[in-house]
Amino acid sequence: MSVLLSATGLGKEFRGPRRGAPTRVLRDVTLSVAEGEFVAVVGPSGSGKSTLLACLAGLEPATSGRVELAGIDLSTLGLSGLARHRRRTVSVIFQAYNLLPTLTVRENVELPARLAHRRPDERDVMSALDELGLLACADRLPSELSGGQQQRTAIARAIVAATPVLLADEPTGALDQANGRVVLERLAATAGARRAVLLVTHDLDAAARCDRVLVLRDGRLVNELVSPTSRQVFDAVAATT
Ligand SMILES: Nc1ncnc2c1ncn2[C@@H]1O[C@H](COP(=O)(O)OP(=O)(O)OP(=O)(O)O)[C@@H](O)[C@H]1O
Repeated sequence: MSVLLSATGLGKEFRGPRRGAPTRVLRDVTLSVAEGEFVAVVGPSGSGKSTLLACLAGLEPATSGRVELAGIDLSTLGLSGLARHRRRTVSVIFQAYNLLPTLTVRENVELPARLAHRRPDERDVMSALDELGLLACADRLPSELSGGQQQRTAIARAIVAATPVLLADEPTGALDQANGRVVLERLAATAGARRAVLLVTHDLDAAARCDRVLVLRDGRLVNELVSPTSRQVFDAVAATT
């Protein structure tokens, strides 16, 4: 199966506003996600999960090493080339949802297709809204939604965008158990449709639904579990603290 997303020796440092040592957040991270795979990244708070996701999405440049998205080394692209490549290849479900406040739920979900100059597929849009329990709020603005509804709108948008790679930061964070289950099933189905799905999560049951779980500690990948149980994920995370 073809690899859709990879990092090789990825390092990331942030420079503070003043002089002094930079903060090293990621160290020598090497991973790959093939089409059809559903992969989780877990680890303690501050271990670098969101930063890893931002580097994999091309939103943060790597300080060292390489990220390849759909076969292209992101460091070889200029700003506009990177924006174009990202639009075609990756959708991100952000922790903060990043919905456009002046667009309705339906318009937010249709936005990636419109930005790519495609007509949104109405059947896909409606079926995603239906499955995620959003039909009744399709014409509402994000400010008129609960946190969980906003999160599900962001998930519907990423699913409908149908890019080869989908990255999700805590996609079940604001959801109750039933909605969380629906979202995980939808993400698993998305991977099943030969896309690559990588999620960052503190939800160990969600991680246990994935094909593989990568464990991050202090910016390094320290463990990899294949089809683990929730207990195995719990033990692997506990071993990092
Ligand atoms: N833009 C930035 N500038 C400086 N430091 C940053 C920046 N972004 C993240 N960091 C630092 O990098 C470290 C890792 O942060 P990150 O958000 O990636 O961790 P995380 O594992 O996702 O945490 P959580 O589970 O709490 O969301 C933290 O110490 C954080 O303060």
